Amino acid sequence: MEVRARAPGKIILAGEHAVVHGSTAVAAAIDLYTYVSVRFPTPSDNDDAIKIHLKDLALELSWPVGKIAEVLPELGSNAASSPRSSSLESSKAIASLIEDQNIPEANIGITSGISAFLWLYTSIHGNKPAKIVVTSELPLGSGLGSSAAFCVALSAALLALSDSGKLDFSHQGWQMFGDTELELVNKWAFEGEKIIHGKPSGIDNTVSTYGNMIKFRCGELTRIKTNMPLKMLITNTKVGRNTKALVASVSERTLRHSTTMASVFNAVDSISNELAAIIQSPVSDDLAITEKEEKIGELMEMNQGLLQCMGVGHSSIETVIRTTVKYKLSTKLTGAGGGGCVLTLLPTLLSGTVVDKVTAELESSGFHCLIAGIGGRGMEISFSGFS
Ligand SMILES: Nc1ncnc2c1ncn2[C@@H]1O[C@H](COP(=O)(O)OP(=O)(O)O)[C@@H](O)[C@H]1O
Ligand SMILES: C[C@@](O)(CCOP(=O)(O)O)CC(=O)O
Ligand SMILES: [Mg+2]
Repeated sequence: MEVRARAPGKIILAGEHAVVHGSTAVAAAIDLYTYVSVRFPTPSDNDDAIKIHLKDLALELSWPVGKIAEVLPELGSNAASSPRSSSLESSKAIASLIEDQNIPEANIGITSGISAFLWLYTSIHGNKPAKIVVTSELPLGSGLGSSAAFCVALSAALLALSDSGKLDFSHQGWQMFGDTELELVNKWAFEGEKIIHGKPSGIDNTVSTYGNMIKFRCGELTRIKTNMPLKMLITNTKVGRNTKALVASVSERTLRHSTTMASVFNAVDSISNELAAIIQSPVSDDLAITEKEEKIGELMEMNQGLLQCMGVGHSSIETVIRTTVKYKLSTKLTGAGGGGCVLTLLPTLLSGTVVDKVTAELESSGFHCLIAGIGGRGMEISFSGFS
């Protein structure tokens, strides 16, 4: 049997980092996806290994099922319906399984993703042989939630092949899970994110699972309904960074300056709530849209200032801000910061010529610009098209 799942990346419009400390954040799915295919070999394939092929990185890893059973203490088939965290013992065993693979130094960042894979796979399917293929349209480690999209797509594909997946196998094309299954996917993906991020808020896996635009606080999501056309230019500074390290650095600053940081997080909470209220309020005409866009731009700038206070800025982000401000456009980082991707609000009445000019100027600084669809579909599953 074989299945393919896809899960979207995301942008955070307001509230990254502060959301880890209990503030509200606003996020939206984008139409760039990570795809995960899972196939169990037939007995005639005579294949006794768990294999993962990361196509974009041209990396193929393989573990004999006997080796997995030997080192992993918590092999859990029939555990699919109760997501759990990796124990210290399992984490050590997984680290030893990865060490044996001699991953090239250039791809060493992928280790946490592979750890998450081994935890999710073995928790849901034990040491059953399988071939997993992963591709992604998302840049990895750039703030667009590739880690969550990977964990969500992986969890979805694995659960679809477990007893917990109550799906129509004859359905052609992409189909959605029901609410109970979506909740389970989200919980497993959160366990994967914990392995990659250390202390995730859960916003990335939640928006990747459910799609749309959401307000998120302390594990609770509220769907944002809007008829406002929001357009963002996403600039990838191509400066590599690591969410786990940045989240940890904000927590350290919070320990050093707890009262002050509480005020910063409080201010971010207000920004996110105001932003969500503006986006949700009905739009009547162009004038109303322009007024709203001005307010959203201002809130983005305020949020950027507070992210700076948290210590997650970067000179490349400053360069994007300096460039876009010349065109009177508002910009903030998205995701963990420290480089990565930056959002610039493109007002509805902004001419295409200005968009072209600002894009050309940003790209001449070595950045990569893109405009993605915002607020689209969450994770989906398909039983055709396995390659
Ligand atoms: N397609 C993928 N295959 C394997 N691992 C992945 C994949 N996408 C993301 N990851 C893991 O997630 C890490 C990046 O996550 P993170 O630092 O949170 O940045 P972001 O989520 O913004 O892309 C990668 O270094 C890797 O460990
Ligand atoms: C910084 C944070 O708010 C978002 C991280 O997003 P990303 O991994 O940089 O795409 C962390 C989190 O909410 O778990
Ligand atoms: Mg991430």
